[in-house]
Formats: sequence, structure tokens, C-alpha cells
Amino acid sequence: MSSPIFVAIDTPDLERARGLAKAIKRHAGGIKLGLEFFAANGPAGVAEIAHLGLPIFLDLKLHDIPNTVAKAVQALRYLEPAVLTVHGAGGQAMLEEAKAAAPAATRVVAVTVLTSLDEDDLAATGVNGSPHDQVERLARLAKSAGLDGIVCSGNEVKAARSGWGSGFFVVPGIRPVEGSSADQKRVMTPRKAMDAGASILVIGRPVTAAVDPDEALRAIAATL
Ligand SMILES: O=c1ccn([C@@H]2O[C@H](COP(=O)(O)O)[C@@H](O)[C@H]2O)c(=O)[nH]1
Repeated sequence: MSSPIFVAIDTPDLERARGLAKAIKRHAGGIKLGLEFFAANGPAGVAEIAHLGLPIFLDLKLHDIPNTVAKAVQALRYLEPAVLTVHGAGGQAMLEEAKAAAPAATRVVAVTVLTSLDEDDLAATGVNGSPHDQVERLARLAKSAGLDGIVCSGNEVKAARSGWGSGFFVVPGIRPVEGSSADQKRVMTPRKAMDAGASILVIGRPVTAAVDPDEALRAIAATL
């Protein structure tokens, strides 16, 4: 079975991204490219990295009115990402139209509560209650809109999966026990997140900031 680890390559530098992707290629399940890479390199940069042969997770967290999101997804169709994110709080119509506009083989997943947020951060945005409650609410919405799954932290994945057995659960905020959390507030170890029901793990800096990224990735994979 291929690895459940998607390595987040967060850099604006195409050559650095290519070098990292080549370095971790044999032991990663896929590569996650997000806003930092996309803002600098656009779809053409994504295509360059895709040529290396690993599945691509395009993490753009699309969030706009339904028509705009649908047109953006259509414009990205030719890249055929394995996974694409939209924002879970965009509402039912936006989620439905995003899914309808994506290639059939692309898993469209809804970001629920960013792993960099805790309950106080949520309250400051006007959402009262725990991240757990909000993840469950947005998971129900994503499921009813026909999406493939959600993005949530390891803390919520067990409960979310219990209400959506066939869902695809993407878990970032992954930290090996000795790792620094940096800007992540809801973190979990790779092993615990898999045991709790993650489908894939998104891991960035613990791999990409290591002196030897492939060795760091293999050490994490060995804990699974
Ligand atoms: O809730 C979310 C959604 C997406 N991410 C993305 O995952 C990686 C995590 O990187 P680390 O270096 O392992 O912290 C990053 O690309 C985020 O944009 C997330 O962290 N949380």
C-alpha cells in the first residue's frame, strides 16, 4: 500500500519545490501544494511538479460565491489533482457546485476548522463552541453536499468518521513527539492520527525543514 503521508511543499521557489519532491518521492504517498507555491508559480508550476509522478493534493481552500468557485475548479480541471480543497464554510451551494465542476477522480474535501485555531480564535470569528462542534457541523454539511470528505485535526477525526464511515479524512497539524508545533494549535502524532481514522496525513515542516527530508519522512513513516 502506498504511504498515507502527503508532504506539504510550502515554498514559492519552483526549483526548491522540485528538489524536495525528488528527494522524498520514493517514500511519500503524494505532494501537497498550497497557496504559497500556487501564488508564485500558478497552475503551470503545479503541472511541473505533477510531472514527477506523485499524486498532487491542491490545497487552495477555495471560498467564494458558488459560480466563482465552480469556474475556478473548471479552470483547474486539466491538472487532475488527486485531492482539492474548498472552504467548508462556503455553504451548501458552493460545495455542491465545486464537486460538480471537479474531475470525477478528484476528491473534493472541505476545510473545517484550521488546525492553527483553538476555541478562543473561533470565538473571535463569531463561532461559539468548540472546534470539535464546528468540525462536526461542517462535516455534516460537506457530506450532504456530496463532497468526498473533510480536512480536520487529529482531535476531531474519530468523531467525524463515526458519522461518515466512507468519508475521506485529511489530517494536517501532524507533529512527531519531539517536533515543534510552530503556528499549529491542534496537533497530533502521526500514529495517533492514523489510529483515530485519518485517511491521509499532511506533513510539511517536520519533513521539509529537516537536513535530510527523505530520512525525516522515513523516520515518521516507520512510526505508522
Ligand atoms: O487546517 C489546516 C489545513 C491545511 N493545512 C496545511 O497543511 C500544511 C501543514 O504544514 P506543517 O508545516 O506540517 O505545519 C500547510 O501546508 C498548511 O497550509 C494546515 O496546516 N491546517
